[in-house]
Parts: sequence; C-alpha cells; structure tokens
Amino acid sequence: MDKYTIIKEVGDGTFGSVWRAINKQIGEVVAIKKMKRKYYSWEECLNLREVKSLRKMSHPNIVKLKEVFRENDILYFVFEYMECNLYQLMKDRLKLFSETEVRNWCFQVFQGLAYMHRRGYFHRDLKPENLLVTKDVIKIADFGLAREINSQPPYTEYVSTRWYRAPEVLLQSSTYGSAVDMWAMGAIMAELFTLRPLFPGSSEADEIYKICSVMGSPTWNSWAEGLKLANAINYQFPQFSSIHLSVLIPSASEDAISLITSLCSWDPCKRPTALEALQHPFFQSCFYVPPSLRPRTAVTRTPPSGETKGALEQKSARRYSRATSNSKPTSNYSSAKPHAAFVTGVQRKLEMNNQDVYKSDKSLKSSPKQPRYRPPARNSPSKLLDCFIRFMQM
Ligand SMILES: Nc1ncnc2c1ncn2[C@@H]1O[C@H](COP(=O)(O)OP(=O)(O)OP(=O)(O)O)[C@@H](O)[C@H]1O
Repeated sequence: MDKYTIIKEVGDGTFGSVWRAINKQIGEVVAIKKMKRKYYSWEECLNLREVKSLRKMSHPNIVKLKEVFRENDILYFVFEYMECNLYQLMKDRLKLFSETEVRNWCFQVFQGLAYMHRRGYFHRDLKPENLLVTKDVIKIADFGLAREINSQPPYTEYVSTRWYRAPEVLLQSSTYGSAVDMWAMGAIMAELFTLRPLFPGSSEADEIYKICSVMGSPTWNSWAEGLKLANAINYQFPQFSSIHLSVLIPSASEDAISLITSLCSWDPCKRPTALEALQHPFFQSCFYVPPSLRPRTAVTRTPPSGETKGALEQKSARRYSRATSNSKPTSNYSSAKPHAAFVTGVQRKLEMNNQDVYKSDKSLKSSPKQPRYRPPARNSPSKLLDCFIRFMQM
C-alpha cells in the first residue's frame, strides 16, 4: 500500500470497500477495492472470478483492472478511477434524463456487454451501482459474480440483486446464460427514463409478482420453460395481463419502449443479444463516439464476423416486431391506480442493504441481512508486508 495515498472511501459493497487513492509514483488517481474476507494464499486470489474474468478483458466500456496485490492476507484490487455510479446520478435527480443521455449510456453498456459475452463471460449482477460514469463515458464494473459462458452448469450459488434479477434465476433455473444481463439492462434502461426501479420487489416472491403485474403473466406460449420451472418448485404465477410500458415510462419514445419490452421478455431466448440490441432502431442515431473514446477505439455498428449486417438486421427486425406486437396496452389497467413502482415509497438504500443474495435452496425466500463492514481506522498501526505480489501492470 506504500505506493498509494488513500484519499477517501467511495463505495461499500457486499464483498469490498472501495477507496479513492493516488499512485504516488505517477500521480494517477485510482480506485482501490479492499476485499472484506481474508485471503491466505495467492492461489485463492488467482481463482477469484473477478481476477480471472477481468484479467482477460480490455474494452473502453469495462472498468480496467490495473493491479492486484495481497498484504497481510488482505486482497486489494486497483482499478481505473470513475467519478460516480449510475445510481448516484439518478438518486438526487429531479429532472428526467434526456433520451439522448439514456441512449448514449445504453449504447456504451451494450458494447461492453457484447464484448464480454463474445469473450465468453456474462456479468450476472448488472445494476445501476455497477455502471460507473466519468463525464460522458460509462463502464461496467464489479465482476465478482461474472461467469464463464462455457463453464458447467448448474449454477447454484448466490446471484444478482433482486430488482434486476432475471425470471429464470428467480425460478431457480440452473442453466441460465448471458440473457440474464439483457434482462437487467431492460430494467436499468426503464429506470434511467423514470428514475424509479421498474420491478422493486421486496422479496423474491414479490419480485416475480411485480414482473407479472407489468409484463403480464407468462403462458405456455410465451415461456413454456418458465412454467415448467415454476411447476418444479410448486410455484403458481399470479395472473395478470400486460401493461404497455409506455404507460409506465411515458417519457420514452416508441423505439425505447420496444427495446425495453424485448429485453424484458420472460423467455431468455426471446431477449435480444447485446449485439442485436446495438442494431435496434433505438440506436439508429448512435454513431456518436464520446470524445474520450475516440483515440482508443472506433465505435462502429459493424456486425460480428461470420454474420452479415443484412442477416443480422433481418433477425433483429423479426425479433423486434415480435416484441412490440406482444405488448399491446391492456384495457384493465387503470390510470387512476399507478404502477406499484411509483407508489411503494420503498427506500432504495434500505432495500439494497437488505438485498437477498440468491441461494438455490429451493424456496423463494430472502437470505439474512449482510452485516455492514466498517473499514479499519486510517491511523491503525502499520502492518508488516507479508506478501506483496503484483501480477498485473497494465
Ligand atoms: N473503479 C471505481 N471507481 C470509482 N468508484 C468505484 C469503482 N469501483 C467501484 N466503485 C464504487 O464502489 C461501489 C462498490 O463497488 P463494487 O460493486 O465493486 O463492490 P462489491 O463489494 O462487489 O459490491 P456489490 O455489493 O455490488 O457486490 C460501486 O457501486 C461504486 O460506487
């Protein structure tokens, strides 16, 4: 730690506290994540998902891991520093974001996701707190739960923050994939428009209830696999018809509504991939390249090798026409009774502190509250450096 001057704490997550610091040698501002549990061997550290996945990724919309070191059995990650996260940007805002702002952020996140998914990883815990912003650039952070797409299911350990959790994960599927990130993006995109969570469930059962109350309950036609998953755990969906999302997100354009609707498809197979999302008409005007990205990489809308742009567009067009036609306004929605998301008065911070990390225990129930971590005092006695290994110098 000698190399860094710690400035202040900027984040306190489940697994680590994050500090703003300066690299004394080169004067660079960085974010240092200090992990809460102890690591008694370097092998243990190298096995961490955050290390394994982030080491392999280099993309302008994925937060850069600069260094990893262990000191006194405490593991530290050194990241490029970002000014704030999307939740912080939303929470005190009185005025809605413009559609251009939402579009530019989402366009960048989908590029980061397309890259990550192509490299064989999915994030599994996308939420506004994990999307970090500096000026007009947004980056995906917190790869603590990232999974290799080719790794062997079943995936049974804890996964993702409830409000952004995909239905297949809520219903305890053990074979979900990168489509869980696309679901989370649908919920995040809606929240960017309204500044309110779209599905603010207070428990796992309430989460499914809230999703049904907005998207309409799934049917054998729309998601047979989901009905089977529900049967397997003896769960019965509450019966709702869908609400047209434009009722809940009145400030969003038709294109935005169509993209959110298809991202929030019950059936993971019907959600667009990140690459398909980038081809959606909502991003038609998105040749915008944030100045800070220009020297490093060109933002293009080129399809991946092996698939022609025309073919991809046709596929996207099919997907999107289906998504929009599935989501007609329903007559039984009363505008006098606003959507739960707008009336719950849920205090997000309380909710998020109470968030249940998902465990496959065959029940739709919350796990106990995480104890809040308090970092050691800055003036605590200096500790001996028992191990200091730097394996990355990027
Ligand atoms: N590179 C960074 N630059 C600035 N702030 C950061 C950076 N990385 C993380 N933070 C801040 O710290 C918070 C917690 O970080 P992170 O999500 O990595 O921790 P965590 O323990 O894995 O959290 P979670 O509870 O989401 O799993 C973030 O929401 C963000 O506000």
